This record gives sequence, C-alpha cells and structure tokens, in this order.
Amino acid sequence: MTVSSPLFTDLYQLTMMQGYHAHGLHREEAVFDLYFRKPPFRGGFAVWAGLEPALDLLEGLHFSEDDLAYLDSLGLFRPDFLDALRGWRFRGRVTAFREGSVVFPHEPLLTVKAPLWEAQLVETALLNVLNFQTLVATKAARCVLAAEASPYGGQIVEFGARRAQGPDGAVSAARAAFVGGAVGTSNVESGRLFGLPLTGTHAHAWVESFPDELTAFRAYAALYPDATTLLLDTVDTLRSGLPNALKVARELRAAGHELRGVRLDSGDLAYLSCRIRAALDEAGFPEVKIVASNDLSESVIASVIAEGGRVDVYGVGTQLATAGGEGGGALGGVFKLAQLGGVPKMKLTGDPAKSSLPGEKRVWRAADGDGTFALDVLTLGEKPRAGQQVSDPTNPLRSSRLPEGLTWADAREVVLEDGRRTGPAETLGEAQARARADLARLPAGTRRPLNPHLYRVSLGEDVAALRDRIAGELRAHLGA
Ligand SMILES: Nc1ncnc2c1ncn2[C@@H]1O[C@H](COP(=O)(O)OP(=O)(O)OP(=O)(O)O)[C@@H](O)[C@H]1O
Ligand SMILES: O=P(O)(O)OC[C@H]1O[C@H](OP(=O)(O)OP(=O)(O)O)[C@H](O)[C@@H]1O
Ligand SMILES: O=C(O)c1cccnc1
Repeated sequence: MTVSSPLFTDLYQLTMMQGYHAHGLHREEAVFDLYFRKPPFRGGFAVWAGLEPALDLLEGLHFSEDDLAYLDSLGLFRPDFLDALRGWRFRGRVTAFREGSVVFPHEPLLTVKAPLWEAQLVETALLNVLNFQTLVATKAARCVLAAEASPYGGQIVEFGARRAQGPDGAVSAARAAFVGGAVGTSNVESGRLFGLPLTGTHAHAWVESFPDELTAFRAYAALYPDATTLLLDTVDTLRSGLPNALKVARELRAAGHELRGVRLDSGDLAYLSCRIRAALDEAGFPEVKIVASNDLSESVIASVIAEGGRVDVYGVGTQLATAGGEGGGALGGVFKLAQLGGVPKMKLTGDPAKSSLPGEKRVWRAADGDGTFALDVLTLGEKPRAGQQVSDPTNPLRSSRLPEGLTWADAREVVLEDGRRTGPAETLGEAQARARADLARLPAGTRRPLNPHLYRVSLGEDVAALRDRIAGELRAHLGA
C-alpha cells in the first residue's frame, strides 16, 4: 500500500464517483473545505502539518491497470466508469495554509476546488495525512513550549518509533514532530526519508552486555569519542552511573575529546537532573548535556521545570508519536462540500458547531500593532474592515465590530493549480521555522496548555448572511 494509491480511500468515495459519472455530475465544479472543530489536547491551537506529503499525493494520483482490475473484481463498477478512470488524474486547485502555520477551529485549512468526482475521491487520504500530522505537530509544539519555559532552555527529540501506530505512523510522526519543533528523531528511516537530524544514546542492554558499567561506558566512548551520551540508571544513577560517567568524561578529555551527554531514564527527573548538573559543573563539565526520557509529556516536562529541573534535552516517545494524553489520540478534521456548480452548499444539523459553512471562503488573519495575532475572519473574498460586524461561527448571537489598528493578511495560498504545485515544495526546515514564528505571535493565553484563551475565528457578514439564507431555505423546504 502506498498512500498515493487512489485505492487509499473509502469505498463510498468510489461508489459515489461512479454515481456522479452516471448522472453527469462528475465534472461539476466542487469546493470542499477541510477543517477541524476542536483543538486537540484541550489546547488553544493546532500546528498545521502534512501539507507537502498531501500535495505529493494529489500530484501522483492515477489509476494503474492493477488498480482497475481490482476494482473490476469487486463486481460493483461498470466498464464505462472503469474506462473513464484510465488517464484520470487530479486536476483541481488547492488553497491552503502553508505547513507549520498555527491554525484554529472552524477555519478552512485547505480548500479543494475541482471536478466533483476528483474532490470526492481525495477526502479520505487528505484527512488521513493532515489529521495525523497536524495532531503530532501540535503535540510536539506543546512539548517544545513546555521545555522552552525553562530559564535554561530545553529541546525535544522524538523517540517514539517503538510505540507508534505501525511503521507508517512512526515515520510520519517523526516528520510532523520536526514541523512542531522537535530537533531530531531516533528513527533512522525517518532521517533518511526526510533529511531529519538523527539523535541517540544507548540502551540498558549495552551496559548489561559488559562485565560492569564502567567497562561499558568506556567501550562506547572509545567507539564514539565525540558523540557519546551515557545512560546513567542501569545500576544506580547517583551512586554508580554518575561517578562512572565522570571518570569517562575525564578520560575523554585527556584524549582530546568531550563527553557529549548523560541520560536519565527513571526516578525524579527534577531532583536527579539538579544533582547531576551540580556534579558535572563542579567537575568542570558544564557543557555536558543532560538528556531525560521515561514516559515524558508536556505536563511532565512542565513539572520537571517547575521544580527547578536542569534537563537540556527531553526524549519524548510514546506520548509524542501516538499523540497521547487527554484530548489527543485523533484530530477530528473533516472535509465538507461548500459549493457545487457555483451554488453554495451546507450541511445543516441540530448542533450549530457541526453545521458546515457554505461558499468559497477566504481566511484573513489580523495582527495587532506588535504583530501578535488578534483574530481570523472568514469572508467570501473581501478583506475585513474596521467597524464591520463579525460573528462567532457556532453562536450567531455572539457578534462584535472589528476594531481599528489591525493589519490583515490573506492567510492561505494557492498551492496547487490544475493538480500541479504552483511552486517548489517547501523544506521541513521552512515549515519548522514558520511554526516557531507563528507560535511566538500567539497571544500568551492561547499558548497556555490548559484552559487556554480561545482564539477568535469569526465570520464576516457575507458568510454569516449566506449561511443564514441557505439554512432558512433548507428549513423552509422541511416545512420547519
Ligand atoms: N519531577 C517530576 N515531575 C513530574 N513527573 C516526573 C518527575 N520525574 C519523573 N516524572 C515522571 O513520573 C513518571 C514516573 O514513572 P515511573 O513510576 O515509571 O518511575 P521510574 O522511577 O521511572 O520507575 P521505572 O524504573 O519503573 O521506570 C514518569 O512518567 C516520569 O517521566
Ligand atoms: O517516552 P517513552 O515512551 O518512554 O519513550 C522513550 C523510552 O523508550 C526507551 O525505553 P523503553 O520504554 O523501551 O523501556 P523502559 O520503559 O524499560 O525504559 C527509553 O529508555 C525511554 O524510556
Ligand atoms: O537513543 C535513545 O536514547 C533512545 C531511542 C529510542 C527510545 N529511547 C531512547
């Protein structure tokens, strides 16, 4: 299976495609919006990730003879439809936030404008790639924000391949974690695929494989004299690991090298890192880094720092690669029809948060005088102006007037035209830099990990009026 296979979709997309084809609807121009309704981890934001792999997927999509033979074998698809899939490719336009952007609920993150059958097919794969990578990038950003709150600084590396949801999960989690601010991964295949910096220490098994800890430490240092990080807790962190590591650090220095780091993998990481920092400093090794691991999460990192911990690098595994924790596990991004053949469409439900927003929308982001993001506004095209009325997408009763003094920017770009990229693919470094810059522009309360201030995404009057008109028509049709 590759994700660029057109069969990486739900069966109903293909059965609908055949139906659109049979009814002559397939070439109708459709507009679909991809968005989520709730930020993950009960936080205030998400870091948008997975766009470049999603564009690769759209550019490469085609039905091979094998794909068509398999579809034929299902006994569901007619020869004329299968014939029409020969030479089929995605020819749509995609407008999206650039990767690494900080994004919020209810705003279209990516809009597909394409013949209906093309847009319908790609829903599953787009959501698969973008939901997961956005979730993991957001988790990484939360860990990075926690680590950087330390007066001494702190970095995140991704250690999660052994716990990730399958090989694909591990590889895309490593990529997404980097977008969210992790500085490296332990997974070598991810390093190769994406050019990510690789990082690593050694395991308990290394120490257990030698007659004693000191011999094991010396053997590792002899092999990697400029890249050794020693794991301290196989025997006893303070009574054995630390004194043995100090011995090896002195021996390395005498031979013209420096010990790179030590790793803590159990016990109270705040207490132990303080004790070890003091011992390393006192022995003349202030540059030796302290790495910590053991079921870390943004809240453990914050706790270690609140207690004065001196960890330099946090190796985060399970919680990062599986995006675990409350409000994690999955991002509920959706892909909803907003317009067909020029006619705005919406899904009406009893729950206003679940109704979709009709029309072809633009996302505008406002910044205040010092560059801090102020709010996002969706319009049918026009740039918002001071004094205009805007309203909450889920509660029309909550409305306000746009203040003076905001600078407005079109938040998205056309990234695919006629199914082809409009420019070169961005590098992961660019995406990571964008995430860092955007996170720095978030209001502090929105960055807060728990019970954050909810950043405002509002509807311009034109979008709200269109939604009210169509909702009214749908209700009138029901006789409601
Ligand atoms: N100062 C701290 N504040 C908050 N959480 C911490 C702190 N120090 C360690 N932790 C976390 O507490 C948990 C302790 O895990 P655990 O009970 O497994 O302890 P342990 O000493 O590592 O034992 P084991 O040897 O079984 O791994 C881990 O998730 C660890 O990251
Ligand atoms: O964030 P995490 O999921 O903890 O990932 C990193 C962990 O993976 C390794 O040990 P492993 O968990 O395989 O064994 P251990 O629990 O016995 O250390 C490593 O020593 C870390 O503790
Ligand atoms: O290199 C390490 O220390 C490492 C890698 C993966 C998982 N745990 C630790």
